Amino acid sequence: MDVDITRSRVGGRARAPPSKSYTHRAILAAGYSDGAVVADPLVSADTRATMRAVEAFGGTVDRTDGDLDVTGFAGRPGVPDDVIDCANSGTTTRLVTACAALGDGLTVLTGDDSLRSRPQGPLLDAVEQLGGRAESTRGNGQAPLVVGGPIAGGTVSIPGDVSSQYITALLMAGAVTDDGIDIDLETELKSAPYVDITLEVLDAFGIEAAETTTGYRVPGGQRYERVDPYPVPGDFSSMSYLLAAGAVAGAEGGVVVEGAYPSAQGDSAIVDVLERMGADISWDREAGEITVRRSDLTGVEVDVGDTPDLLPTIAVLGAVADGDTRIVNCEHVRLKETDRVRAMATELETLGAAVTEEEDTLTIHGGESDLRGATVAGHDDHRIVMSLAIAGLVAEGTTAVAGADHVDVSFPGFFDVLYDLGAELDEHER
Ligand SMILES: O=C(O)C1=C[C@@H](OP(=O)(O)O)[C@@H](O)[C@H](O)C1
Ligand SMILES: C=C(OP(=O)(O)O)C(=O)O
Repeated sequence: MDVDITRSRVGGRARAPPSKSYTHRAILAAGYSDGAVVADPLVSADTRATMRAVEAFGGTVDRTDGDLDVTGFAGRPGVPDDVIDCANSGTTTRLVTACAALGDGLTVLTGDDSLRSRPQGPLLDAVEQLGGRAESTRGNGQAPLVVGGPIAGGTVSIPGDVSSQYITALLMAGAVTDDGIDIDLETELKSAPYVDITLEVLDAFGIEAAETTTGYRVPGGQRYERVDPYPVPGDFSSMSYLLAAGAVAGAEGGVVVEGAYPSAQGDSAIVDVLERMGADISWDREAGEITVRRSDLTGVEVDVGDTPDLLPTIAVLGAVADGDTRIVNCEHVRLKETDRVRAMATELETLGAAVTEEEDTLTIHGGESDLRGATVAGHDDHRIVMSLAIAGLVAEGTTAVAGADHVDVSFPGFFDVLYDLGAELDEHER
């Protein structure tokens, strides 16, 4: 499926989908428990992969009245009957790898082309340090993976600058080991707020875990409690596209995004980024509403060390803003569904923006008048597709984005929401 977006204004109210990160963790935490109800979950391609994994380990996941009723495997994952297909989801792959290391047998994990190109080596190494078996079938640190245990816990040393999901995975699994897991970080931790989300979810399920002077520690011998219901907050990464749409193409009255309650999500930093760029934006935290109106934006410097998923959105904002937008500390953003630094540089150039790409910095030399509609590649990556769609709202003429169906990974219905806000768009088969 492709989508054609014609320059248009957007306005009105929209609700962002529930958080992907919280949903993954809540489903798996429910799996680690006897059972739990995940209320208002994100049901998307990625979270369905985590549901499949919980079922593969012996749990069940039923959708009732929009909630997920999960029966868990009570800390003892069974040996799956079949390979676990993690599809496009890095979070599923990492979180399930550590869970598989608790099993008394082997689990095989694989996924799509993109997933099978992403780095798993440091997590496999961590599982081996704990006495488990963890192999990449091709010996290149990428899926397909073969993982088994049972591990009893211990101390691991792991880099923090590849993926915070390794830390999340070890904390979630470590709670039900005999000895717990001490994680020593070999480098500074990137994407750190995602570990804060993990600690928040673990706490809600009655699991103790904490930051230490050298990393993180989770004591062993714990039991995940039954939580009913566990409510999932709105997703700020998904909101970033709606907020950006309001800032660059808002009609009179602007765009109001609902479901924006404060949580541990680092990506709520998008509000601050827009403010610094000069957007007319206000966040009513009590009401959970963010209102943004179209304004002239100015380039700023943004460090995305904590917020990698905001890079595509900020890159588009930078292309519309006057002056340079420097996105720094972004090397780890190259390790996502695609190399998002390269992908955004390439596609924004196709739309007429001037861009300088360095290993850990992306500079966009902005100016709205530069953007002209063109056919751009979505790189089979939901965030590239959604951010380019926002660029299409301001580019002269029509912008064709390939691979529009990939939004199902994190924001099913994204184009319906954009259309309802007034965007002129047409989804069609290639
Ligand atoms: O734990 C999570 O829910 C996530 C962590 C981040 O990945 P890294 O920790 O690999 O940077 C983020 O990019 C991803 O979309 C979701
Ligand atoms: C990188 C992402 O997710 P994951 O790592 O779970 O594939 C994302 O949603 O942008």
